[in-house]
Amino acid sequence: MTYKKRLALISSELTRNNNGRIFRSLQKLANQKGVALIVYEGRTLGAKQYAQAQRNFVYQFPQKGMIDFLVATSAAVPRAYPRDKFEALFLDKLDCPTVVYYNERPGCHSVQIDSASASAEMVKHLIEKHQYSRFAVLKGPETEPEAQKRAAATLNTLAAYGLAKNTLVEQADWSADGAIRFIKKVIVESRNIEAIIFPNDETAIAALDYINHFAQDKIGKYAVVGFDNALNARLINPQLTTAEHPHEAMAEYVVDTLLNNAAMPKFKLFPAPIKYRQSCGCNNQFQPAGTDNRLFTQEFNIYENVQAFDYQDYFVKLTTALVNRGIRGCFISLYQNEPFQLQEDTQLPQNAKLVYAFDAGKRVALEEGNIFPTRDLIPKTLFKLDDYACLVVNNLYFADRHFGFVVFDLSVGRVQDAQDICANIASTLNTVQIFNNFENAVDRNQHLLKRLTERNEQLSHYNQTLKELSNLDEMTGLLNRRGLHESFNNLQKESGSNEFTIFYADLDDLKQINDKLSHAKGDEAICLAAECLTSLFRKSDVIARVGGDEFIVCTAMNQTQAKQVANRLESRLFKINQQEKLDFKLGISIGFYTFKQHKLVNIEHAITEADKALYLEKRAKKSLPPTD
Ligand SMILES: Nc1nc2c(ncn2[C@@H]2O[C@H](COP(=O)(O)OP(=O)(O)OP(=O)(O)O)[C@@H](O)[C@H]2O)c(=O)[nH]1
Repeated sequence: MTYKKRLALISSELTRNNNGRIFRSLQKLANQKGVALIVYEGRTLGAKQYAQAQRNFVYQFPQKGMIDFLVATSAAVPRAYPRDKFEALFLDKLDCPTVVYYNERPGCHSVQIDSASASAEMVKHLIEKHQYSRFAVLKGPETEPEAQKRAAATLNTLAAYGLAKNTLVEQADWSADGAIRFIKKVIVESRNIEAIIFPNDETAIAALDYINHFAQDKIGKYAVVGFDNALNARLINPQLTTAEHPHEAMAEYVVDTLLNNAAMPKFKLFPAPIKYRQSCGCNNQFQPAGTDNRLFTQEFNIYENVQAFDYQDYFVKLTTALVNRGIRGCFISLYQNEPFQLQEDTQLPQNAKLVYAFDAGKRVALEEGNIFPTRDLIPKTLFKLDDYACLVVNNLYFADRHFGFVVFDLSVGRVQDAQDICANIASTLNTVQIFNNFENAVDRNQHLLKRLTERNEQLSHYNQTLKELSNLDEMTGLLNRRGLHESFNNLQKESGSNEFTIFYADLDDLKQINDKLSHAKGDEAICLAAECLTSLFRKSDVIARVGGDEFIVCTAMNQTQAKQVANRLESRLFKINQQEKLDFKLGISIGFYTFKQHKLVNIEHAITEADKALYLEKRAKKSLPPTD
C-alpha cells in the first residue's frame, strides 16, 4: 500500500498519558484512509527543563512539501506557548490544515472533550455512590483552559452538595512532582480526607505509586480519581477510576476534517465517559501491596547486548535488538555538520548521511554516500517515503551534542521498545564518535611522531655532513685546522701508541708559481702536494691543510720512522716531478717533532716545534744560516 498524503503529529512522549492513545488512534484512522502518520516526538514546547528543550529540536523537522496535515496536542504545544512562535514554527512554515487537541489556536481546527460534564459526574459518583464527604482537590496548571474547566466543574459540584468548605484545594501542574507534594500534605494534615480528585491520570498515578511504595499503611485509605484514561491507568494498583477520551471518535473526526480541508476552523466537543475501576471504591478488591505491577507498557524485558565501541559492531547488535523487539524499521542518519549545541535560533542542518537502515524487519546493506536533505527523513534514492504507514522521528543527542536523528517505522512494534532503543542509539553513537575522535587523535599524534622522528634522523644526518664539511678543507679534501684537532684526539685514543710525530710541511716557492704561471697553477701545486702527502702517510694518519701552502700531519711514529718518512718524501717528489710533466717544480719542505704522549703539554706546542724544524729545513734548502 502507498500513502500519498502525510499527517504530522507533534507529540510529547508517546508512552505517557494520553499521547500513546492519540498516536495509535490517529495512526489507525489515517492509515485506513491511505494517509501516513509521521510523529515528531518531542516534549513540551516552552518548557524550561534541559531535557525537554533538547528534545524539542525535533519540532524543527516538519517541512513544507513533506507533510500535508498537522496535528498538535496540548501536551506538546501548551496554551502558554506564544502564538507567534507557534505560527513561525509550524503554521507559516507548513501552510497546511491543522488541528490542535484540547486547545484552540487561531487558524486551526480544535477538538476538545466535555471535561466539565465529566468532572461534575465524577464528583456526583463519589458523593452519591460512595458517600464521601471529605475531599481533597488538586488543580491543574492555571494557564491551561482544560485544567481550569476540570477544576471549576469539580469545585462547583462540591459546592452544590455543600462540601466545598471542608475541601482541601491546592494548585499544581500536570506533573508527578506536584502530585507527590500534595499526597504528602494530605497524609500529614490528615483531616480525615476520604477522596482525592486529581486533575489528570499522571498526577493520580504518581500519588498512588507513592502510597504503594512509601506510605504503605495508607494503602486503601483514600479513594483516588484521575482524568484521561491514560495507558497506565489500568496498570496502577488499584486500577484507576478516570474519565475517558473517546479517542477513536476524535481521531475519525480529525482525519475527516483534515482530508476534507474544511475552509473554516471548527471546534468540536466530545463527551468524556467515566471508567469506573477500583480506585474510587468500586469493585473494591485491592490487590495486595508489593505485587509490583510494572508501570508503563513494558511487560517483558529483552536483555540483549547493545553496547559497542565501533559502528560496525554496534549495528550488528542493534539489528538483533530490533529483530527481537519486532520493530519494523529503523533508519539512523548523522548530520553532515559537526555536532552542535542548541541555540535559540538553531535551524535544522541541511544535509544528513544515512548510516544504518533496517527496513521491513531486515538490515539493508548500504553503499558509501547516501547523503540526502535532512527534511526528507530518509534518502529518496533508496527508500520511498510513501511506503511507510507510520514513522516516528526522534533527534539524536547526548548532553549538549546534537548529531543526528533516527526514524522508526512503527507500523509494527511497540513505542516503548523504540524509545529504549532510541536512547541506546543516542548514547552508543555518542560514545563511538568520541572514541573515534580520540583514536584519530592518537593516530594523528603517532603519525606526527613518526614524521618528527624521520625529520630528526634526517636533520642529524645533515648535521653530521655539515660538521664533516666544517672540518674539511674545500680545495684538497684534507682536514682543516679544526678537523686536525678533533682527529688528532681520536688518533691518540685509538692508536694505542704513546709516541707521536707532528710533521709540518710547506710548499716551496708557491709565490713564484703563482706569479710566473698563474694562481690556478698554484692551486694545482697545492692539490698535488696534498696527494703526495696522502700517499706518503698511512690512512690512519691525520693530514690537514692549515694555511695557504702549509700542511700538518700527525702520526703515531717514533723519531726513526719519522726520519724515514721525511726521506721518502724526497724520492716521492722526485718521481712526481719526473712523471707528471709539470709546468713547475713541486717542492715540499718538511720538519717534524716527535714526542712521548705523557710529555705533551698540548698539540700547539708540538706544532710549534715541528714548525721550527721546518724553518730550519727551509733555511738549509736555501743555503741560508738559521736566524733565532
Ligand atoms: N695559488 C694559491 N696560492 C696561495 C694560496 N694560499 C696562499 N697562496 C700564496 O702562496 C704564497 C705562499 O708564500 P710563502 O709560503 O710565504 O712563500 P713561497 O713562495 O711558498 O716560498 P717558500 O715557502 O719560502 O718556499 C703566497 O704568495 C700566497 O699568496 C692558495 O690557496 N692558492
